[in-house]
Amino acid sequence: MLALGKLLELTLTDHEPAEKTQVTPRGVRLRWLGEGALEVRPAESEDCGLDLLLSAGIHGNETAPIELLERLLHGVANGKIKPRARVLFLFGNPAAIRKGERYIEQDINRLFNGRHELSSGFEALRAAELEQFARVFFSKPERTRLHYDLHTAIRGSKIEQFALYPYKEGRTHSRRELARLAAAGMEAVLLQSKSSITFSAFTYEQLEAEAFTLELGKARPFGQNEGVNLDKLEERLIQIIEGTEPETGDSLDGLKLFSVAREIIKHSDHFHLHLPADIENFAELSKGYLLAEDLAEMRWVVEEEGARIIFPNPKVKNGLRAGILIVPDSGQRLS
Ligand SMILES: O=C(O)CCC(=O)N[C@@H](CCC(=O)O)C(=O)O
Ligand SMILES: [Zn+2]
Repeated sequence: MLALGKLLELTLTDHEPAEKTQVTPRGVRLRWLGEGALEVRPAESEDCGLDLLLSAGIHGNETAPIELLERLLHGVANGKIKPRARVLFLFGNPAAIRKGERYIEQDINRLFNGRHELSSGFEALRAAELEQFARVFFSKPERTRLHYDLHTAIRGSKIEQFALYPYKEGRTHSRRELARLAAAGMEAVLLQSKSSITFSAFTYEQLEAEAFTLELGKARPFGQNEGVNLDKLEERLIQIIEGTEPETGDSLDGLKLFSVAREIIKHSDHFHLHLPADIENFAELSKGYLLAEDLAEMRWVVEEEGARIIFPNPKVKNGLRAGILIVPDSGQRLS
């Protein structure tokens, strides 16, 4: 296997490779771009015109997606996977991955779309660097752009694997991309309805990529991910990389759609979330339920029919999202 296939090992040991570019016997070029960043380029005659960005480890303790990218990279580096797409592999927060923590000083996934400019510290610098890797990678004209940012969640979930689809004014969510996600094992998609500061929101809003955050199960340390089944996603990603993906058609095949009713923002240290500590993502909340309270008698009471909660987290920093209240979506606005 080519040494650059060991991107995770290089990243975990904070090593710069001696050779920055290596080529497989089939003419696939691997190029180390910087810490946790590796570009794979097929021979020109093989190129199918797709640019695929795969990121993981934006949160350092979410290891199942990191292990998945490592398997894909090994496959490319030892010739078992035969790429026809350009692929950029990114490990988002190397320092946090090395420590096995979500972040060190601040959550990188709240620092995109310019937010890093208002902040300081190495996570802000890394967010700027990740934006730049993505910007350069997606700068080639007339190519198809796709980004999957892979995560696992803090808590268990009634719906194990799901996607979050960013929003941009004037752009519609693609039914075809949703069908592809269903084929990759996603059981639900949350259609966002406002601009955001996550990595997938950046590539979707600014770089014209189709982009998704994928939630793939519960976060566990390296080597303890047997409970996270990524077989369907892995098979689909290999097909996308090799340009052998079967046509999915338009059928959403039982995929559940949701939209955001409200984001719960923590404004102060007085914020209190009235949910059990072990509540699962997608837990249903009945109308009239007092969900949260904050300073100045601010109250979040559930008013929506069919409401559910995802990512409840009262420990986030003030000013950040402490949960999302979602409702079923009919999918009428898909293109
Ligand atoms: O389990 C949780 O509370 C968070 C899991 C996670 O990291 N989710 C992402 C979602 C990103 C998005 O909204 O697209 C995050 O919170 O950054
Ligand atoms: Zn995450």
